[in-house]
Amino acid sequence: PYVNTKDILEKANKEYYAVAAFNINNLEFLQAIVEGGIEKKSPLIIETSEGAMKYAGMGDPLRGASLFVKMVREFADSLDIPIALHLDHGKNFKYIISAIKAGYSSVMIDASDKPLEENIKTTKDIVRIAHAAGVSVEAELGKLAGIEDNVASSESVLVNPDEAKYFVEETQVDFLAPAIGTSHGAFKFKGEAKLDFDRLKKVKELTKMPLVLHGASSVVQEMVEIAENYGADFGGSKGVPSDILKETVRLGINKVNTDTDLRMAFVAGLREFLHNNPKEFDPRKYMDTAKAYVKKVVSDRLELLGSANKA
Ligand SMILES: O=C(COP(=O)(O)O)NO
Ligand SMILES: [Ca+2]
Ligand code: NA
Ligand SMILES: [Zn+2]
Repeated sequence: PYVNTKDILEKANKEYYAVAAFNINNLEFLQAIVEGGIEKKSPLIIETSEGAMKYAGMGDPLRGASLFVKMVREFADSLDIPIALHLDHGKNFKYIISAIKAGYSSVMIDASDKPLEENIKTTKDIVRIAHAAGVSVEAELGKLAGIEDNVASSESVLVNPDEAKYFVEETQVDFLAPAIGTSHGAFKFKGEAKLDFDRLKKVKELTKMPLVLHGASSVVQEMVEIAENYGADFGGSKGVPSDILKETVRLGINKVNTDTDLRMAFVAGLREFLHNNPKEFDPRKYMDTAKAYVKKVVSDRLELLGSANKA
């Protein structure tokens, strides 16, 4: 069934597991993610960025939002696993309202680059509108390093746990993304991978609410090797190691945003297939390996996060 993200996350919060939120831009990634969810009997959160809405809608975000709602609902309404659709990194009022209007389960208002009081004000505005429409809301505190939402934010500003408690009380958001040292993309750490578990623990104690980890891809070595075998150059790529990811779930992370790992799996499969099948031009064939690798990464992640058999 098509459900509200909050329902999925409240259950995960109670039982201390996490649900992956997988980004999509097209049909093939959605198919692969859904196949993984069916195999693992796991709830799924499908999420799209504002860029994905524009891409799918060929420039028209409302058309893109409505297309994604129709695609996801088509799968969700016909399956036993709960599936939600979430707007990731909402920053542009028009896009956020388009997602709500189109029927998204939840929206993120990302005003984390603004001073606290401004982040609170903006978030409160969105919460008022979204809640009136039965849509749940995610917000972010602190800044991820690396490329965040197309804007290179060089320094990462880690969450202040006391601020987090004040923020959620003031805004009434449904789930919160505390920055604890991750960043988006495939180049997360220069040296050793390290997250601020202490801050995460404090945020959980103070808020007791479902928490979100952004920049949570692991950069799966197996996929890096296949892709590089067939011409990719992912030198220097490094993600969140599985044991560190598991620790964040033990400490209270309940939604784990995963985009990069699926992108790398897809391109690994595509490169491998095209290299080995020079005569093929049927898209149902040449994207087959790509989809199979995405499904594999999805299935492994659902298992790792503890959401398998929680549908
Ligand atoms: O935070 C993410 C995705 O992070 P990754 O690049 O680590 O997949 N989306 O909002
Ligand atoms: Ca942000
Ligand atoms: Na999000
Ligand atoms: Zn993110």
